[in-house]
Amino acid sequence: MNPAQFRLEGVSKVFGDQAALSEVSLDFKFGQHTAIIGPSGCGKTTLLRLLAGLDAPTAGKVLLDGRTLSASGRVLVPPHSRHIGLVFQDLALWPNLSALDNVLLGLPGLRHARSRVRAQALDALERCGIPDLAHARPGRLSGGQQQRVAIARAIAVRPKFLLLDEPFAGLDLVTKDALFDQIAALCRALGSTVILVTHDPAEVAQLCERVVVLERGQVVESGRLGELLQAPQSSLLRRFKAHQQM
Ligand SMILES: Nc1ncnc2c1ncn2[C@@H]1O[C@H](COP(=O)(O)OP(=O)(O)OP(=O)(O)O)[C@@H](O)[C@H]1O
Repeated sequence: MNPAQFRLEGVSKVFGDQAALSEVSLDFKFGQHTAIIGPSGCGKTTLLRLLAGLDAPTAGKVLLDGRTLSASGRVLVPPHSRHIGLVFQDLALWPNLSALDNVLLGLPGLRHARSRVRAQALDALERCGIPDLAHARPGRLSGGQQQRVAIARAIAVRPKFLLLDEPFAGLDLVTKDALFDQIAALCRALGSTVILVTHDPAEVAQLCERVVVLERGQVVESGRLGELLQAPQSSLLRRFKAHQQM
């Protein structure tokens, strides 16, 4: 067994009569940034929520390093015990707390000395390039700065896996590029591995070595983007390839 590896084994997730994921089996290896792409409603966010432990699979198992985290309807290991950091499109920052306090919320403070936890949070803000905004509330920050606070909160725990769900939707291209570069540098420095959800194959090449394409809750292809584009199976990659050739 490889060290630090997320695994989905025959995972299905059903909401009412809607199958969001159907018998998905996938590995996410430590050290290999992976993007999950696919059309709207294909199950990308559902997959990330199952990895995070925010939801349990209806059937199948989620494992980390061979340990069962969730199985058939039950979350056995909660999100804060999974060595993950999370940044979702809805950044979920608390508007009435400062940037620093938002980052502190992501740290398991009770297990450490207060000053050490604070230093860790300040270090995360510094690494994200916003140490001077520690005492600002989210409402006074730009979209890009809020994104940096959310990233600081996610990396403050020095996660093995950083789970990103369309974290830069709505930002201009320049800010988006800068944030992708910053995440790549942070992951190198902290030894974290990204699992990125996006609609956009163009974002994959910026950060990820591997791509998994979902359609209607199933994996239709996975591998390196450049290799998949040589003979794309999914309509998304076929359209992307045609667009690139225009
Ligand atoms: N909590 C829920 N209750 C009911 N149905 C849900 C729930 N979450 C997801 N679904 C359904 O599951 C399917 C997959 O949703 P999911 O959000 O995972 O797709 P997605 O690929 O992330 O979409 P998008 O790119 O638009 O964010 C959709 O049909 C969605 O309506």
